[in-house]
Amino acid sequence: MSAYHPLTEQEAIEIASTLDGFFPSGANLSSREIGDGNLNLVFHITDSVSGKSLIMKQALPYAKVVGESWPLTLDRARIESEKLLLEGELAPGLVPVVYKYDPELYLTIMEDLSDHVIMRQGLIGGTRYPKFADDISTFIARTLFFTSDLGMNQQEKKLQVKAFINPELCKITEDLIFDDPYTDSPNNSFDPAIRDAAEALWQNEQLHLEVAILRDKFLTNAQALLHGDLHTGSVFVTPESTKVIDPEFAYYGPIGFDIGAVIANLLLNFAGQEHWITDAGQRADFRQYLTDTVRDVWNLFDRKFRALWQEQGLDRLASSTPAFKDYYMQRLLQDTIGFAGCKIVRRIVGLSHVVDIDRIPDSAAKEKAQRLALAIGTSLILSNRKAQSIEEVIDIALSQANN
Ligand SMILES: Nc1ncnc2c1ncn2[C@@H]1O[C@H](COP(=O)(O)OP(=O)(O)O)[C@@H](O)[C@H]1O
Ligand SMILES: CSC[C@H]1O[C@H](OP(=O)(O)O)[C@H](O)[C@@H]1O
Repeated sequence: MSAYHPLTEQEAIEIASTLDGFFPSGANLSSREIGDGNLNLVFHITDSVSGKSLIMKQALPYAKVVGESWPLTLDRARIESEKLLLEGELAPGLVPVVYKYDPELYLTIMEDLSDHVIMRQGLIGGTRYPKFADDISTFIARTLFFTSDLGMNQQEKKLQVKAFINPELCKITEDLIFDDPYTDSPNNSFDPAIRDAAEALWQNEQLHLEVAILRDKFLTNAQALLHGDLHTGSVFVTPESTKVIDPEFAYYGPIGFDIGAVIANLLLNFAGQEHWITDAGQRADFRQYLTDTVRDVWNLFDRKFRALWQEQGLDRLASSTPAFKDYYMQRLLQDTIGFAGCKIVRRIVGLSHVVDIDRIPDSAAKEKAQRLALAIGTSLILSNRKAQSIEEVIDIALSQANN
């Protein structure tokens, strides 16, 4: 019989106390379930004697945000723990340390990052993170390059594709990001005040063409092992440190999907600043910080990925053909822009939103922020296949904000 069951706070303490050598004898453990995400239980275990602490994340057999009517594979916990371990090897210091994975309880025991803050919350508070662009570009360049056909043995890659087949979590993305927002789906959720803008998405055939092309890439382009859900709620930060969490959506997909997620969530915060910073001058300054970060993330990624390719590329023809490298990087930029647009649109009209915008208490400011986000998102989608430079993303964000 399976040992799996959702843990209580008390059971989490009992399991934590058996973790070899972690808590000293005489520890006085307490446990609190702190999960604020859409899917899983997260227990924070602390020892009041030594001050040591850890995190236990357990998958539920359904999507917590909806309830038991939406069953969801527990295998996502295996994928998350294996991906965290791999990320720890490829991008040391940029993910939490995994202490243990329990395959029967679908439970990952990991480093407590409570001395960091979730980046989305920090940005809402107007905090700047000077190391973020450098760290996240290292994370994406290294995790994506070394799992792609450019940077790993191509036979081993095929086996890794198999180990990270993640159909149920991919289906969530395929539906919530690449389908529902573009039709009158019962999964959608949006403010009645922007119904006209939602309906415009349902009727825009040019937009549907671009989203269908991007969806096709998500479905078929096994370019590298993605994080799969790299939004600012999946990044813990301090001004000096960056740690990426929550890779349960990992699978082999198009590289631009991860980079686009980062950029989309910076721009969602850009739109939300309609409310969070009331002084117009300070808001413009913070928006410039956000667009500078978008530019830095792409440019640093581009430089680091090309350097890895130059120094450690394994595919002979691809590595020795400069025009192919330029073609490949241009395609990544265009994919990044298209996926960023899709990830913005889904957070305004789809099932799952972001607090940068949803928590705006003033309804007029919220509507303005939602319309701005939709205008930026749709422009990015419509322009993705023509884009030549990351500057076009910044021009779109600034010109829509000044409209
Ligand atoms: N390693 C960690 N250290 C501290 N807090 C964490 C850690 N991992 C998760 N959390 C907390 O739990 C919340 C939900 O975690 P997350 O992995 O995003 O869950 P979900 O997969 O359900 O979205 C995070 O927003 C954060 O507050
Ligand atoms: C029904 S899952 C919706 C949404 O939740 C995931 O985010 P998170 O795990 O960070 O809460 C993912 O973005 C899914 O699209």
